[in-house]
Amino acid sequence: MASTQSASINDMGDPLRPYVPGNETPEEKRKRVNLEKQAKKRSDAIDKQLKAEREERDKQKTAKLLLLGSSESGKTTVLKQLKIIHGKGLSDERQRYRRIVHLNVLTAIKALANALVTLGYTIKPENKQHLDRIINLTTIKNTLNRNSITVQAAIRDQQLDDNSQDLFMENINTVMALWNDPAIKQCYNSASEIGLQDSAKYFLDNVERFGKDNYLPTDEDILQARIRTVGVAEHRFEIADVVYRIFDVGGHRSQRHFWAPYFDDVNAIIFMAAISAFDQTLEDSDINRMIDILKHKLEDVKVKVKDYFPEYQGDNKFQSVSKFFQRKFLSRNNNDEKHIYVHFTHATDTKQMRVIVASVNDIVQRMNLKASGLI
Ligand SMILES: Nc1nc2c(ncn2[C@@H]2O[C@H](COP(=O)(O)OP(=O)(O)OP(=O)(O)O)[C@@H](O)[C@H]2O)c(=O)[nH]1
Ligand SMILES: [Mg+2]
Repeated sequence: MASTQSASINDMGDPLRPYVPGNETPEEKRKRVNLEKQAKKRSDAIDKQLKAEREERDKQKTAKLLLLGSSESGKTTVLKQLKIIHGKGLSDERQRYRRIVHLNVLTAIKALANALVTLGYTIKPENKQHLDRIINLTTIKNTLNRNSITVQAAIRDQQLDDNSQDLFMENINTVMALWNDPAIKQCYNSASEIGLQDSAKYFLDNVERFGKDNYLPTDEDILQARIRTVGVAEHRFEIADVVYRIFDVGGHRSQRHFWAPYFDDVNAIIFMAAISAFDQTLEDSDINRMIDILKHKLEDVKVKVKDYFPEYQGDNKFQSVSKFFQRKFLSRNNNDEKHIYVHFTHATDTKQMRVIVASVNDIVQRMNLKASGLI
C-alpha cells in the first residue's frame, strides 16, 4: 500500500526512515534513533573541524597588501605591472587610456610653456604663435590639470574622450613644434622645479604616434600614463597559490584620510618612494619627498643631495646616494618584530618588476609558513 512509503510527522527527522526494519519494537527504535543522533553529532563535529581547517588554510593562503606612498610614487604603476605579470593584462583598459595619454601630452607641454614664460627664456620667433596658443588653453584648465579629478573622470566619461581627442588633434602640430624648440628643451631640464611628470619626455617624444587615426595605447604607453588615484581600489591576484588582496590608495594629501581603515590585518605594506624626487617638495607643502631620473639628476643636472639633506657626507654618485636613502628608511623602523625590505627598481620596467614581485611573494610565503608554525 502507498501508506508504507509516506512518512508520519514523527518520522520526519529520521533520515534512515526508508531503511527502518518493518518489525522494529519501540525500544529498538529508541536505541536506533539515539545511535543515529550520536552519529550525526560526530559527523557535524567533523564537518565543523574540516571547515575551521579549511578557513585557516584559506587565511594562510590569502595575503592583504597595502600600496602606500606619496602621490606619483608609482603605486598604480606597480598595480598595472601586476596585471601584466599575474593578471589578465591591460587589454581591457587600452581604449580608456587613449584619452589619458592625450591629456598627459597636453599637460606636459602646457607645464613647459608656462615654465618658459616664468623662466624668461626666448623661444624661436616662428614658434611664438604656438606658445601663445598653448598658454591660452586656459578654458580647459581643469581638464589639463593632472591633479584634477576631471582627469580621473576622463577614463570613464566618453564625452571627455572625444573632447580630449579633438583637443589633442587640434594642437598636435603646435605640440611638436614647441617640443623641438631649444628653449622648451631648456625648460625640460628644470622638470623638478616646474612639477613636470616623470614621463613627460616619453609622451612628447611619441606625439606623432598618438595622433594616428587607429591609435590604441601599448602596454608601455599605459605604464607611462599618469592619472591620479582617487579613493581606494581593491585588486585580487593569485600568485603561486596565494591570493593577494592588494589595495591601491590615492597618495595625494587630500586622499590620505582614506588610508586608515585599511591598516587592519594587513600582512605587508609596499611603501613606494620616488627617490629621484629628493629635491621636490610634497605637493603644496615644504616637506621633502623622496627612481632612473635620480642618476640623471645626480650626474647630468648635478643636483647636490647635500643641499637637501645637510647630514649627507657621501659623494654625489648613484650608489652612495641610494644607500643613504636605504639607511634613512631602515632607521625609521622602531619595531624589531617588523622587517623592512628595501628594493630599488624602475616601476615602469616589467622585467625588473617581475623580480620584485617574486621576492615579495617569497617573503609573504615565508611569513605564512612561520605563522602556521612550519618554520
Ligand atoms: N622614470 C620613472 N617613472 C616612473 C617610475 N615609476 C612610475 N613612474 C611614472 O611616474 C608616474 C607615477 O604615477 P602613478 O603610478 O600613477 O603614481 P601613484 O603613486 O599611483 O600616484 P597617486 O595615485 O596620485 O597616489 C607615472 O607616470 C609612471 O609612468 C619609475 O620607476 N621611473
Ligand atoms: Mg595611483
